[in-house]
Amino acid sequence: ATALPNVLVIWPNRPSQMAHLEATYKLHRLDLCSNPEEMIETIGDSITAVVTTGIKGLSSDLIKRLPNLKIVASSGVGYDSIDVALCSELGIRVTNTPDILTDDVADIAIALMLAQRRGIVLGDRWIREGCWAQQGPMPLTSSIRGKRLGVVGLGRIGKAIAARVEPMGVEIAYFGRRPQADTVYDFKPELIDLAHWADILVLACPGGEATHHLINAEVLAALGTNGTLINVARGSVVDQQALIDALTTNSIAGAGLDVFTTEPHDGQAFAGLENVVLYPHHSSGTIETRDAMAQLVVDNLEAHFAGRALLTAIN
Ligand SMILES: O=C(O)C(=O)[C@@H](O)[C@H](O)[C@H](O)CO
Repeated sequence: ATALPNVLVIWPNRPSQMAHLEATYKLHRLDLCSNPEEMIETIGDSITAVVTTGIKGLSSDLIKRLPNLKIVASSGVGYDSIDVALCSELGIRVTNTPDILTDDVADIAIALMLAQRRGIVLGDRWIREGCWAQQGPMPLTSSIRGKRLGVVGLGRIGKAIAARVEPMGVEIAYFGRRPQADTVYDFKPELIDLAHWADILVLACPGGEATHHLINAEVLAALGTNGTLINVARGSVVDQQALIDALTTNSIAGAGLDVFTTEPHDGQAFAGLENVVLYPHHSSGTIETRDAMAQLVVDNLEAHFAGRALLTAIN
């Protein structure tokens, strides 16, 4: 019998897909082993495929220690944590899981926007802590209707967010690398102009060098004291200390965050702030979507080993 391909698992897939992978390949679980160094030393040469996620990624160092690697199948749409340039150089294919998580991520962007601007978390606490009985109604919040939403990165997720707020009577404009032909929304070539114009600035752009600290103190100042920042992109897109300063000094009204600079610890940095709603990088975290993402990882691996075209290749 031909030997099963050796697959390195950096982070496991969903249970039923893992069962399929275990039955189909020789899995090496880096996530379960006590001495990763030793494991890579021992089996690195035999590895032809890697299973990982958009969060765990695959470092350049590790890629260099897998000389026979041919494919990296990642669960996630973002791939800023994978050195795709090095993979392309070495002829290693990389796949991600676009589209299937778009709706869930867009839903969380809307949920964070509503939670922050309509005081959902405060309202919940207002009742639990007896404030309603003791102090009466909670403070008034601000309507979404008639506000302006600035989208940074009008890709699949950015468009899904815009489509959700349009029926809420919100005006939409966007910033990105270039204006897009297939949209009616106004393109703002300068991010600072979009921040000035917007009441709500939502980040839906990729992570990585090109967008590192795109949102800095200047952009936050332009967003202003009535402005809200929503981040469902990557923590790296925001200068986090500048954001903490802006929230602490109320130079912006608030924020809704699903992603942080260093996860999972950085969320704590916001714990003492009332004007921010926090979510633990879980916008695609539904059973339906994670199962679909896991299945696409399985399908891409299967296509690779069968010599068929990959379903969702990045390179
Ligand atoms: O898709 C992305 O880019 C994400 O950030 C998330 O969906 C993670 O990949 C997912 O959380 C990994 O399990």
